Amino acid sequence: MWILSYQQLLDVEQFTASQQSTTLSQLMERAGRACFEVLLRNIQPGCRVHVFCGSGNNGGDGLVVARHLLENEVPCFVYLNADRTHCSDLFEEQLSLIQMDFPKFIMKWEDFTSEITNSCDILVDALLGAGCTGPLRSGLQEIIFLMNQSQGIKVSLDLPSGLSVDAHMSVEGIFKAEYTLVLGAWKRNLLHPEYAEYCGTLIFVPIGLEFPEGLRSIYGCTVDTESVRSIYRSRSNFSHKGDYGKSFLIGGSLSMCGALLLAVRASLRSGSGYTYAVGPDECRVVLQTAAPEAIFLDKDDFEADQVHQVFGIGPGMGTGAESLALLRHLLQNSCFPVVLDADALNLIGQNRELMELIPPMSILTPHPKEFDRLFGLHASSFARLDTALQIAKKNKIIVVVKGHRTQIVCPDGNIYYNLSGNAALAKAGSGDVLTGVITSLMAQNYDPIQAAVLGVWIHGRSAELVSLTKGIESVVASDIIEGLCLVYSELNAL
Ligand SMILES: NC(=O)C1=CN([C@@H]2O[C@H](COP(=O)(O)OP(=O)(O)OC[C@H]3O[C@@H](n4cnc5c(N)ncnc54)[C@H](OP(=O)(O)O)[C@@H]3O)[C@@H](O)[C@H]2O)[C@@H](O)CC1
Ligand SMILES: Nc1ncnc2c1ncn2[C@@H]1O[C@H](COP(=O)(O)OP(=O)(O)O)[C@@H](O)[C@H]1O
Ligand SMILES: [K+]
Repeated sequence: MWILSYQQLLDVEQFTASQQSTTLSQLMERAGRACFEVLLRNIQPGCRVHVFCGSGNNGGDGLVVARHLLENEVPCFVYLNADRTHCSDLFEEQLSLIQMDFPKFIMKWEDFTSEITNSCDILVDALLGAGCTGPLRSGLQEIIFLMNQSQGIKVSLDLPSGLSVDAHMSVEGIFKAEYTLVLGAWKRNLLHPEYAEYCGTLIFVPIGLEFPEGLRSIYGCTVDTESVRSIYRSRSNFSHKGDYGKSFLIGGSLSMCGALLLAVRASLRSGSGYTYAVGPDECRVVLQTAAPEAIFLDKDDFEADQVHQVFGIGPGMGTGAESLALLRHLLQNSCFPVVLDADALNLIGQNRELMELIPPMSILTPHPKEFDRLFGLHASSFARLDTALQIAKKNKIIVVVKGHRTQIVCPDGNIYYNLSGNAALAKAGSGDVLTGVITSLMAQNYDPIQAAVLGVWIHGRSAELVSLTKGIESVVASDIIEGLCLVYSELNAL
């Protein structure tokens, strides 16, 4: 799904209304109703809900939520700005509806005192949404300050108030949500770590928006089940191992056989017809014992003509002279795009001329530290993304900027934000697994962008599924490999 600018959100809203022969007012009703349903499913009987409304359409959504809560006899109080000189028409319309039936529940922001903050069970923040421009004004700082003091559960509609859709901004004074109900379309600032602590858990609430054909966004798009379904190819029963390619994982060293092993085992579980482990002789016994399905090749016996294969290189490889020579040889001679991770990236960071040897459409998978080692220190995830975009375009490569919302940055300028995955992956070895998955998909002839997008999504989804039974803290990289079976079962059932 495209990640939209504010203007695009307004256009999509209009487009949806005209396509569905509906009105913007009905769209607001739909949005508010959908949020009410999420709330109702999650609140305990008797909970007191306080809804804080601004004067724009975000406030209008808040009024719809409040009206439905009151109609369902959930104790609810609505707070509004006393100054109503700048209200949107849709807000006015919603206000007259709720005032008609529930006038005694409507209050002014000033009525929300510190005594009341202590008695709130749930606070719904509908002060500002996508229309937020610049630093907080119009008395919003004071009310948000009080709201942030409350012990109640804090839920924002669409965005935490004070956070813009896409502009860089100071986070001073903005609402600190524990949950954000994202209405109908993703907004870029919700997906970056800088604002994560203000957005809390993101819950996407579909409201049936329709996107015009040909719509594009400079911010890119999200990877979700639908996009994955369009990439994934199921297997024919008449197929054989020769149909699914050979994946070569290169790495390992005396103290880090495990990194190569993880990549190899991940490749074995990701579908390539053959998986080869290429490492130093010291890794032979470990590899052959722990991954008997893989074929071990001593890196010293690795033939020059074997460059006609799909390689994932780097996990546990070390950055010594031999590794550098092997990497240089592969980059110079490889006929296909390669997957570069870990020490391969560190070697390129130390020997910048190697950048120019990387075959087109190769995939680099740096975590933020590796990224900065390669391309210099960056002050923010936004700055990193800008650099990734420039490099991807200039060198015609794919940069997978790893993190909670991993971004897959492509030579055509498109950016894919992955939405799967959780903190179970915040453990050494997770990246090696990703390298194995992506290399295996490339060996199966997925084009490199598809392999990167699908691989990153599968990897994250595996973490989500195994965490259900193992608990986030206990999951180790080997569990992520085992979890691939669950993900492929899901994909086969789609
Ligand atoms: N798009 C869709 O598909 C759908 C969108 N929907 C909903 O619409 C929401 C967007 O509504 P929106 O456009 O009315 O903007 P909104 O966030 O209410 O803010 C505007 C008001 O805030 C004010 N204001 C601005 N910045 C400020 C600041 N820093 N500090 C203080 N005040 C500030 C601004 O004042 P002004 O700039 O005029 O002085 C104006 O009064 C969206 O988030 C979603 O909830 C759904 O209903 C249906 C589908
Ligand atoms: N909190 C998180 N949420 C989602 N994914 C995460 C999180 N932390 C780490 N990951 C993912 O786990 C992997 C870690 O890679 P990396 O740091 O290279 O691990 P290693 O080098 O130890 O194998 C990346 O794919 C990253 O996106
Ligand atoms: K809000």
